[in-house]
Amino acid sequence: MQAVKPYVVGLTGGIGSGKSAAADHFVALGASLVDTDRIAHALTAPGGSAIPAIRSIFGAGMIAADGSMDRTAMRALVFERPEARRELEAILHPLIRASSDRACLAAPGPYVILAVPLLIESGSYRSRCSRICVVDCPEALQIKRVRSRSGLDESQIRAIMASQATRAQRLAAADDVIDNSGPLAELAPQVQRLHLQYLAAAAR
Ligand SMILES: CC(C)(COP(=O)(O)OP(=O)(O)OC[C@H]1O[C@@H](n2cnc3c(N)ncnc32)[C@H](O)[C@@H]1O)[C@@H](O)C(=O)NCCC(=O)NCCS
Ligand SMILES: Nc1ncnc2c1ncn2[C@@H]1O[C@H](COP(=O)(O)OP(=O)(O)OP(=O)(O)O)[C@@H](O)[C@H]1O
Repeated sequence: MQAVKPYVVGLTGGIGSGKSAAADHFVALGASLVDTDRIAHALTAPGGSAIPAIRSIFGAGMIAADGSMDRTAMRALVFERPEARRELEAILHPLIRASSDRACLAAPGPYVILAVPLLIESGSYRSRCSRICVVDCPEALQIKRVRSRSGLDESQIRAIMASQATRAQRLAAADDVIDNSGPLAELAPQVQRLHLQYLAAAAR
C-alpha cells in the first residue's frame, strides 16, 4: 500500500533567525518535526553513515578522536572555501534528503514541519513542501543571537551568512512569515495562528 503523502510545511530562515525556537512551538501544538540540522548531525556522529566518505575525501584530519566529524575544523574550512563546502554538501545532502523523506512519510502528526536552513537555496526541498514558512529577523539580530549562543565571532557568522540566501530572497519565496525581530514571547501567538491554518489545510 502506498503511504499517504503528508502535508509538509518547509520552515526556513538564516542562521540564528529562530527556526528552532519556532519549531519548538509547532511541536508543542502537536505538529511533527523533521529537522535536517539534526539529521546532518546524526550522519556525522561517531559511526554515522557519512563518516567513511568524509574521511576519504577530506582525510583523517577532519575526523575527531571519537570518530565523529570534527565540526570546528570543518566549519573553518567550508565557510572559507566554497569548493570544500560543495564537496561536503555533495556527500551530505543526498543522505539528508533521503532520511528526511523517510521521516516525513513516517511522521505521525496532522502535518509535518520540515526545518531546512537551505530550503530556498535547494530546489529539491521546495518541491516537496506544500507551503514555505520563513522565520525572519534583521541580520544584525541574527549575528547578535548567534554570538551569544555559540561564541562564534562576527566575521565567522558573516561568512556563514554570505553562503546562504539573502533575507530578501527568502522573503520573496515565503508563503508565510514569522516575524522574530521582537522578544521570544511574540513567537507563540504567530505560531498558533499558522498552526490553525496548517491543520485546516492538511485536513482538506
Ligand atoms: C559546516 C558544519 C560542519 C558546521 O557545523 P556546526 O556545528 O557549526 O553547525 P550546524 O550543523 O549546527 O549548523 C548550524 C547552521 O549553520 C548553517 N549551515 C550549515 N550548513 C550550511 C551550509 N552548507 N551552507 C550554509 N549554511 C549552513 C545553517 O544555518 C545551520 O542551521 C555543518 O553545518 C555541516 O556539516 N554542514 C553541511 C551540511 C548542511 O548543509 N547542513 C544544513 C542542513 S540541510
Ligand atoms: N526572539 C528572540 N529573542 C531573543 N533570543 C532569541 C529569539 N529567538 C531566538 N533567540 C535565541 O537566538 C538563538 C538562535 O535561535 P534558534 O536556535 O532558534 O535559531 P535557528 O534559526 O534555529 O539557528 P541555526 O540556523 O543556527 O540552527 C538561540 O539561542 C535562541 O534562544
